[in-house]
Amino acid sequence: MAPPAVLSIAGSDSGGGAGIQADLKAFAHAGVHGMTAITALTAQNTVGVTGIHPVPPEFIVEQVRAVQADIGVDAVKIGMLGTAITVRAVAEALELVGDVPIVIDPVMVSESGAVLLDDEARQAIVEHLLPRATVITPNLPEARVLAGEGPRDTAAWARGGDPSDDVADLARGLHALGPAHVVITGGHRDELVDVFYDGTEIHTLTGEKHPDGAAHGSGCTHSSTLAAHLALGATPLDAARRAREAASDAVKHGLRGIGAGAGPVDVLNISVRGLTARQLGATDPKEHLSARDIMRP
Ligand SMILES: Nc1ncnc2c1ncn2[C@@H]1O[C@H](COP(=O)(O)OP(=O)(O)OP(=O)(O)O)[C@@H](O)[C@H]1O
Ligand SMILES: Cc1ncc(COP(=O)(O)O)c(N)n1
Repeated sequence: MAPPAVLSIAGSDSGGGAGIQADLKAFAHAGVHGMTAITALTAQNTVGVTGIHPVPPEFIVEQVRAVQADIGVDAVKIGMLGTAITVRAVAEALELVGDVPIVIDPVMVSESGAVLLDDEARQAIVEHLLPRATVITPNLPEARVLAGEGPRDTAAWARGGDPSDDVADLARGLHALGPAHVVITGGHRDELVDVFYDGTEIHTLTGEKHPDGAAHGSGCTHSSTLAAHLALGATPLDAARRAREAASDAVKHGLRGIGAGAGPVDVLNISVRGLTARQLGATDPKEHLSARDIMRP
């Protein structure tokens, strides 16, 4: 039987850390077939974004039409959008995919600090996309902006300036904008808690906080894994739990040696598979070990 097919509508990161490149890895890790409709090309590495080239709106729709016509779409993840024109094109493209789960990661700023969404686009997301979302996955600063609270001092949040009931209120406020479920991700806080709200109950999804020196792509990995598990039939809460676990593991194995900035997350654990036997302390240094060998007790 064929696995579910999941579509990422997002930007390309030439450095391979975030965007569609991270999404395809997360889809493969979750066991679904990944497809892409690229919204923008970014010239990007771990230290910055040097250029953004938006894809013409009609070509965004054409990419979605092509995959829908032949392969079909079981769930959609939406990432970097950039401009209001792109947001409107994506809203039009969603008409083609029918009634499937839609996960929106409202990407605003890259890990390296580049702005990836303009002000008009922010408003367009609230108007055209949030009401159609099955789950939205903003981080805390993005959640504040979508709720119209304006940016606050992220350093203050990281110091623990946000009591969890404050985040719960924020989740309720975002739910009122139309998405069926809200996950506010916790990567930007000292206490690592993702807050999930389904319109009735708040759930806090906790886990160990790993050093985040290589967390570029954690949000993309999270939202893509969430979309994949919805396509596989999980409930939104279970999919959010699995997404947190996969993103957390990907941060834990983050590729610190790649680039001078925040390294890419590693959801496929290639960092472990790429190590030689000697690096792993095996007796026969010629032997390369697979991840399965390493994990065998
Ligand atoms: N240091 C960490 N340790 C463990 N899990 C983490 C860490 N940082 C982020 N995560 C997890 O990764 C997922 C994405 O969270 P985060 O808040 O980093 O998203 P984001 O800010 O949108 O990511 P990005 O900066 O890639 O856009 C969440 O499930 C979060 O709990
Ligand atoms: C194309 C694209 N999409 C999303 C992100 C956000 O990811 P991060 O915040 O980890 O840089 C990015 N940097 N580039």
